[in-house]
Amino acid sequence: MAPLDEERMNGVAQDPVIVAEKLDLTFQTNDGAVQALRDVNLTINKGDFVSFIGPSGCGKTTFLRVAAALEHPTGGTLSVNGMTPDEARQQRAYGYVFQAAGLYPWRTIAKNIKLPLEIMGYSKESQQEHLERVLKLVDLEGFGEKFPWQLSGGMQQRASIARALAFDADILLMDEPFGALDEIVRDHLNEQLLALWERTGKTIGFVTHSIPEAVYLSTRIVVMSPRPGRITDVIESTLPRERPLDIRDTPEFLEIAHRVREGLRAGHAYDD
Ligand SMILES: Nc1ncnc2c1ncn2[C@@H]1O[C@H](COP(=O)(O)OP(=O)(O)OP(=O)(O)O)[C@@H](O)[C@H]1O
Repeated sequence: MAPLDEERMNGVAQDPVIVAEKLDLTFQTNDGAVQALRDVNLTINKGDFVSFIGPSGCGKTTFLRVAAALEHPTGGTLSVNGMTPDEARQQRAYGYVFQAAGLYPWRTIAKNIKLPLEIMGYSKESQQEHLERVLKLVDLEGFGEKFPWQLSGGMQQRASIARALAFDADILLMDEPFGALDEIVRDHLNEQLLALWERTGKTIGFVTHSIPEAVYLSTRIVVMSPRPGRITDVIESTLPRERPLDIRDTPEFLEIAHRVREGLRAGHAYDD
């Protein structure tokens, strides 16, 4: 193995992808100012799978939206691949998966996935190539000609992930993509997402309300607390990259889950 690869495997050489420094975002509302993010400092490195967990209103979605240039900070900075979020957006540095699949019901799955490529002016052949590749990645080969309503909720969410992957972005930002799905489907998608992350080496930012989901998926778990929205703990996972679902019964997994729960409590996240 080349020394550089070895360093990477050992986590020594790290390539920052998303860097937030003293990030603030205050919304002005009719009821006064809302501090959605206060003094957020975080570095997400290449190939990291970082989950954001915390109760409603702690700024998880706002953080992803700032990274995707859908909101702009009122203080501090956030960079994506060394660029401003607006520049990164223009260069299609990331794909974004929303809470609801958000597929157009009048377009087939294939046409939904091709839409961003059409807009970006990809040739017809190139669109088809990308389509076939991403359908395979999310295990939806053969479903391209179906309409969204012909697919289960889990399959629709996979199609929406395929759309976000279509233009080969190295970064995937996912806002509670599996929140509305039942637990069995969710388990299955968690496994598939992890396999996809392994295969593609993408950098993933993932919002969730679920402690087991965060622990199962992540290399790092960012615990947040509301009013003002801030980071209260960042937990490095000690789990191996290879994670069968039953890893959730191991003492190591339960120990990390316990630490996340403690972090949420310490931030007065849940009143229990
Ligand atoms: N466009 C906006 N205008 C005003 N306030 C906003 C806006 N977007 C978010 N907020 C407020 O900012 C705070 C953080 O919201 P955000 O959606 O980031 O939280 P969250 O942790 O993702 O919550 P949830 O788990 O419910 O999705 C909340 O108090 C929310 O009401």
